[in-house]
Amino acid sequence: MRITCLRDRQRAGERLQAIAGRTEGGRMREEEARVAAILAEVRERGDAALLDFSERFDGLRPDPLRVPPERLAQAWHDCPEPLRRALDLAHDRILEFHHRQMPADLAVVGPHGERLGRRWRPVQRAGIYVPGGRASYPSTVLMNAIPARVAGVERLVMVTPPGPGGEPNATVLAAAHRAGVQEVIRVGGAQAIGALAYGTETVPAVDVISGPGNLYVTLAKKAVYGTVGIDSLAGPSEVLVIADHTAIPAQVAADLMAQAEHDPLAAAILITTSEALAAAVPAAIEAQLERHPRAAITLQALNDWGLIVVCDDLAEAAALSDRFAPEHLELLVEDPESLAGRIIHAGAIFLGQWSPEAVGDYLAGPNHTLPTSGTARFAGALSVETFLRHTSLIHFNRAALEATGAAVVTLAESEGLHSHAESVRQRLGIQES
Ligand SMILES: NC(=O)c1ccc[n+]([C@@H]2O[C@H](COP(=O)([O-])OP(=O)(O)OC[C@H]3O[C@@H](n4cnc5c(N)ncnc54)[C@H](O)[C@@H]3O)[C@@H](O)[C@H]2O)c1
Ligand SMILES: N[C@H](CO)Cc1c[nH]c[nH+]1
Ligand SMILES: [Zn+2]
Repeated sequence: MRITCLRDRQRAGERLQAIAGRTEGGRMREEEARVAAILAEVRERGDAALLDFSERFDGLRPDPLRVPPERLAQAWHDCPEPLRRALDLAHDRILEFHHRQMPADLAVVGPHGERLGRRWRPVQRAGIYVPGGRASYPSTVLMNAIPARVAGVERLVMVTPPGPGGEPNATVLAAAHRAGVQEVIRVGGAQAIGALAYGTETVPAVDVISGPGNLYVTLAKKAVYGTVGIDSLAGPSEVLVIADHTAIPAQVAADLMAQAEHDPLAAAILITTSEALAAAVPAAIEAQLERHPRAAITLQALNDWGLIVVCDDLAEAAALSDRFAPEHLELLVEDPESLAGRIIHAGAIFLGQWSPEAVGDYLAGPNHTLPTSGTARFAGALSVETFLRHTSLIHFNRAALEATGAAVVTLAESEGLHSHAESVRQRLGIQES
């Protein structure tokens, strides 16, 4: 393993930016073009294109595309008891947290008795993407379906790649049953995102697509945004650990590897004030890589997108972290609360030794679908609001229009918009001056 270690702040900042940009830029233009071609074919040829692309990328034609609904109940029934209990625990904790996110409508009475408001309504149709290429993600079913259900979405459609035998992973189907998903389509990759955006004979077009995925899924979500809403660009996973002398090397190593094992494009970064920790972590990683079932993926991610930075103090560490805007930020330091207060950009922050990122992946409660590749600068975790839209309400009475109408006319005339002004004059019986 050859993880880069830097001490120079400038070089560290540049390298962090390059890692954040690993899913864009020159090399990725080709991938963007391939994704655009996949989307265009799905738009034109519907189900036939879904079957062809599944054959090309997943090695089989999942015909019929729709998973029979009774398979979901069966998968739950067949699920081993300890796994069912774990899914139940995760389900209940995620549900409880997301229930609390439900925003309240807003009702304001203005100075002239006019009523102003904002009300929330669910989108009608939502599509959730559950990844399934290099690993299977029952946890992602819960993390996406539960907020959609809490929001009150009428029609929820889940897409997920077919497994090697043609059926999606059995625990993914069991989790779908537990979360109340009724429609599952066995298709993955960019083609699945195209199907949800444009609709095919089998897949309904939806209003919002949520869910994480690999590079192809993420590029496809970016490309269809506008035709359809998306949650965020939740692409190849990342973790940035800020650690001081109190951190334990084997724990830091495991936490870095926990993201690296997702994808060769995953990023794992340690920023530390401790030279001793920086020296000990690579050896701890080597030790844990022995007999690791996902050693090849983990090693490639660490070699390509791993980084250790030694810096002078935690203020510098926080500034470097903000430059990267990580999906997950772990604070393995003496006083994580005060360091968390200094952080501006991060998808999720894990404070202290007892909050390994894996608890957030599975059952802490907050959502594990998080923005990657620097997009945490402007996006946040998937939430109930992903599946809600708010509408403004304006109910003026005569007194309110009389009190404010002259200003509307003045503003409309300043913009040269005659009929805007006239719509007020007509109501108030004002002659044009
Ligand atoms: N950010 C988050 O919140 C979050 C959460 C969970 C997982 N993830 C990420 O999700 C990803 C899951 O990736 P995965 O690969 O395991 O599953 P995936 O379902 O995202 O991708 C698999 C699909 O990709 C398509 N594909 C594979 N190779 C292709 C190619 N060369 N060209 C076009 N399409 C191709 C196939 O159709 C396949 O079905 C990982 O990167 C993981 O880090 C992110
Ligand atoms: N770490 C992933 C988000 O980047 C989520 C996940 C699901 N299962 C395991 N991990
Ligand atoms: Zn994970």
